[in-house]
Amino acid sequence: MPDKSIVFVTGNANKLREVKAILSIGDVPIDVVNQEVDIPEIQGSTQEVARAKCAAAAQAVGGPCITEDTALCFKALNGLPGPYIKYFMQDVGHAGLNRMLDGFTKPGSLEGREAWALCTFAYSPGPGQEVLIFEGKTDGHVVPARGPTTFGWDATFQPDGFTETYAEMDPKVKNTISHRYRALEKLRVHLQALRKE
Ligand SMILES: O=P(O)(O)OP(=O)(O)OP(=O)(O)OC[C@H]1O[C@@H](n2cnc3c(O)ncnc32)[C@H](O)[C@@H]1O
Ligand SMILES: [Mg+2]
Repeated sequence: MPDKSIVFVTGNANKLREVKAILSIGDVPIDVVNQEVDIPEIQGSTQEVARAKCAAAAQAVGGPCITEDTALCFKALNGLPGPYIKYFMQDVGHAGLNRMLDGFTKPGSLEGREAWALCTFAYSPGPGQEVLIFEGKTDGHVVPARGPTTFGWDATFQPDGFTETYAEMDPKVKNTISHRYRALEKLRVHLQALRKE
């Protein structure tokens, strides 16, 4: 790779902010250049959705790029809504997500509300080339919303080991334990190895 920047194809400004912050830290910082391209998202497993999106993004930008897909998976629902969380958030919101789990739990209890946030980064070296996948997962619980409601379902996800939701915690803390951070650490290793080639 000729320089230290990578094209990130996303229309989500919150994702972009976090990815830039996470990749700017470390021994070899990586610059992120955004291209906002509307890429259709297929149905399927998180990996299938991620691969198809990145392959289409590489065609659209005509070169190497990364894309990212975030799923929120409920244990009681065997992993759903998963990659479809965006549409559930849009249509039922924080309160609706909580209500979906009320039948699995006792009032005030976290048991039955287990969930995991799954981040899937996909890297394409260019149009028509094999897409590589890098996953990161953070376990937690779905709780009644607390904190700012600026980013997706942040206010309704409390990661294990914390009493705060993602939305309540300092963004710097979220960026050291998040699903996105964990996936990016794997992607970072790959991008750095490419640069040594
Ligand atoms: O252009 P792309 O990258 O696809 O951006 P998007 O907003 O469509 O994102 P996804 O398809 O991956 O859908 C993921 C949904 O989860 C939300 N989301 C993603 N990361 C999150 C995080 O760290 N905390 C809370 N919500 C998040 C996001 O706002 C979407 O509603
Ligand atoms: Mg999307």
